[in-house]
Amino acid sequence: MTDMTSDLTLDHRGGASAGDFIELLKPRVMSLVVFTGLAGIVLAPGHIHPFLAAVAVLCIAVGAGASGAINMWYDRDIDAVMTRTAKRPIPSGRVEPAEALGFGITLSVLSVVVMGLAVNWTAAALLALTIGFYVLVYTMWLKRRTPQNIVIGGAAGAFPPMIGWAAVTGGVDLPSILLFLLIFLWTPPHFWALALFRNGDYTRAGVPMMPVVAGAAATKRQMLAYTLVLLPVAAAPSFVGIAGPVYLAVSLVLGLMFVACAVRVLRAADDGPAKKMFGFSILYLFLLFAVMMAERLILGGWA
Ligand code: HEM
Ligand SMILES: CC(C)=CCC/C(C)=C/CC/C(C)=C/COP(=O)(O)OP(=O)(O)O
Repeated sequence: MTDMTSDLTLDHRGGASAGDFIELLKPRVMSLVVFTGLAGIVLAPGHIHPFLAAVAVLCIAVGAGASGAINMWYDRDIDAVMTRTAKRPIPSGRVEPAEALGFGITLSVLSVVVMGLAVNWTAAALLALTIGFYVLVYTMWLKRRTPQNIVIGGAAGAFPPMIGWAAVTGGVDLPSILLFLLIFLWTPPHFWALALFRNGDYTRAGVPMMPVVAGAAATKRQMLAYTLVLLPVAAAPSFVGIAGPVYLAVSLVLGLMFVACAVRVLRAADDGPAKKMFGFSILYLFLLFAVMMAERLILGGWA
């Protein structure tokens, strides 16, 4: 009996840790998602109590992480065969699938309800829509069916600034739609850069990502097209009252660098430029939102 108890204790120690549950929340990806949500709060006109702003950011973080956990529950079969994801908590057996699903659903509901009760129900509805879009539309419906999966499903990742904006204003306005559009157009070059050098993973898992279905050359041409369309859209915040001249200059310089990345990827025969472009895509989006917020906070409103 004593032996059994100690065995159970050992089993438990070898099982799920708090770190495994944190890993289910995809913290690295979601940190930038939350940052864009914070930007929505900072850029929106009007006032929100700093405590409520913090609650709104926390709800976006918890909701984003929760949807990541449900995604890991649903994708556990393909995650197990992809090198990049095989060591995740579910495929490696550290977390039971049902535990991850329960964890994800509980935190999703909690984040939406707290957002609604403490902040407002427009922000809560947008948060629920975002979670639903990532889990139902992207993960369950499109990801395994069409190479346009991340174009359409990518809308999920573009909603957070609108959620932040709605937390302050209670509504949806043109500037917040523009921030949505910026991330929406950024997502294909961001993700396809990774998909190009992880093509083996997606092919093995049978996921119809663009490079798997259309080939590398066609994917690279589309990436270039998206970076070119992104250039004026990323500059537009300076013309709708949420950013100023510093942001305009920065967005044009970074945008041209993003286009240059895409051109290098188009011409390359190896994976090097695609890896660089993936890294730059993250820096690009972080800097755009950081400069937008900094200019707003330091120099004041534009509207
Ligand atoms: C449907 C849209 C998107 C797809 C399919 C996608 C896909 C991916 C994938 C597969 C990775 C590698 C993750 C890993 O190795 O664990 C990644 C990394 C990353 N993504 Fe995205 N992404 C999307 C949207 C976004 C959005 C909207 C943001 C932020 C606003 C974002 C920020 C990041 C960051 C920061 C990383 C790097 C994480 C790290 O350093 O490990 N992604 N993305
Ligand atoms: C507020 C809120 C709910 C935000 C959600 C934001 C969101 C939808 C982010 C999507 C980014 C993401 C982790 C994509 C990964 O694709 P994948 O799942 O195919 O990648 P994987 O292969 O790494 O699992």
